[in-house]
Amino acid sequence: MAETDDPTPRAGWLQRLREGLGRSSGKLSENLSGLSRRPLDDALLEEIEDALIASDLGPAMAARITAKLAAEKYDRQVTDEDVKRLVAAEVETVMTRVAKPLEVTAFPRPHTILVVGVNGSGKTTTIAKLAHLFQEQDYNVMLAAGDTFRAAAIEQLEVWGGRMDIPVISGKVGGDAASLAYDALTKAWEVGTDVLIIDTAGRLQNKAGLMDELAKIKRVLKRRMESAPHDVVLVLDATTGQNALSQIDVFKEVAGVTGLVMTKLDGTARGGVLVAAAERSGLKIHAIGVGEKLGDLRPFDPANFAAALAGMESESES
Ligand SMILES: Nc1nc2c(ncn2[C@@H]2O[C@H](COP(=O)(O)OP(=O)(O)OP(=O)(O)O)[C@@H](O)[C@H]2O)c(=O)[nH]1
Repeated sequence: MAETDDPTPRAGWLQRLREGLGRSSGKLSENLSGLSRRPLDDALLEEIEDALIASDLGPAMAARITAKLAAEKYDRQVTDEDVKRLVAAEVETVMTRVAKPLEVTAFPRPHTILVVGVNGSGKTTTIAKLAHLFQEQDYNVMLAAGDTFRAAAIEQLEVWGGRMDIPVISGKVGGDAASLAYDALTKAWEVGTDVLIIDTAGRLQNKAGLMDELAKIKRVLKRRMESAPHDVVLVLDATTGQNALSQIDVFKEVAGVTGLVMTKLDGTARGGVLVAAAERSGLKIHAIGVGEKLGDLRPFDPANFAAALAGMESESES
C-alpha cells in the first residue's frame, strides 16, 4: 500500500501527470511519426485520422482534428507538432466541458459521496486519495466500508483511515451495506462531518443483485437525508481500455452515476480512453490517478491533461 506523507507540490504533480501519461503520448508520437513528410493531401489526412483513432481518441475526435488540419494546412507541409498542437487544443475543448472537481456543497453536512466500480478498479485507494484531497482543503472526512462482501476491502479501508486519522464505519463481512451506509450517515450528521465517502461492492457478475443493493443504499440514505447521495462516482481503471467504456453504461444503469474518476492512467498507453469516455457518456470527470501514492490523484485539469496526453508542454509549465 502507498505512503501517506506525500505533500505533492503543483510542479511535482505536473511532472507526474506527464510521466504518467508518457506511455499514451509516446504511442501518439509513434503513430504519427513518419506521416508528415509530404504536403497534406487526402491520403495523408486519412493516415493521420487512422493514427489518431489508433491512439484511442475515438473516431469523432479524430475526424474533427483532421478537418481542422485540412482547413489550416491543405497542400502544405505539416509536422508532428502541428498535429499534436491540434490534438491538445481539441482534447482541452472537449474535456473543459466535463471537468468538474468534486466539491463539498451539501448544506447541511455531510456531503455524501457514493463510490462505485468493479473490484480491482482502484476504488478503495481512490477513496483514500479523495479523502486526502478533502483533508488538504481542511474538510473533515468519514469513510464507510460498504463493500461488505470482502474482508480485505473492509480491512484496507480501515488501514487507510488509521493512517490518515479518519474514522471508518465498518461492519461484519456479509452484513447489510445499506444499513451500514445509514448508520454512517447518521453518525456523520451527528458529529458534523463535512464529507462522508461510502465504498460499495462491485460484483458485475451479478448485475441484478448489484443494482438492488446500490438502489437500496441510495433509498436508505435519502430516508436520512433527502439530498444524499450528493455524488455517485464511478471509478474506472484506464488499463481496461474499451471495457471501461462498457462499464460506464452498466453503472449508469445500475447506480445512476453522476461523475467519473479514472485511475491507473500511468499503467497504459491508452489514456485517450478518458477522452472517448467523456465524449460518449457526457459525465463529469472529477479526478484522475497516475500512480499508487496518495498524491497521485488530483482534481481533473483539462489543459494540463490535454498537453500531457499530446506530449506538449502545457502553458502552466512554460
Ligand atoms: N499504477 C497505479 N496503480 C493504482 C492506481 N490506483 C490504484 N492503483 C492500484 O490498483 C490496485 C487496486 O486498487 P484497490 O484500491 O485495491 O482497488 P479496488 O477497486 O478497491 O479493488 P478491490 O479492493 O480489489 O475491490 C492497488 O494495488 C492500487 O495501489 C493508479 O492510479 N495507478
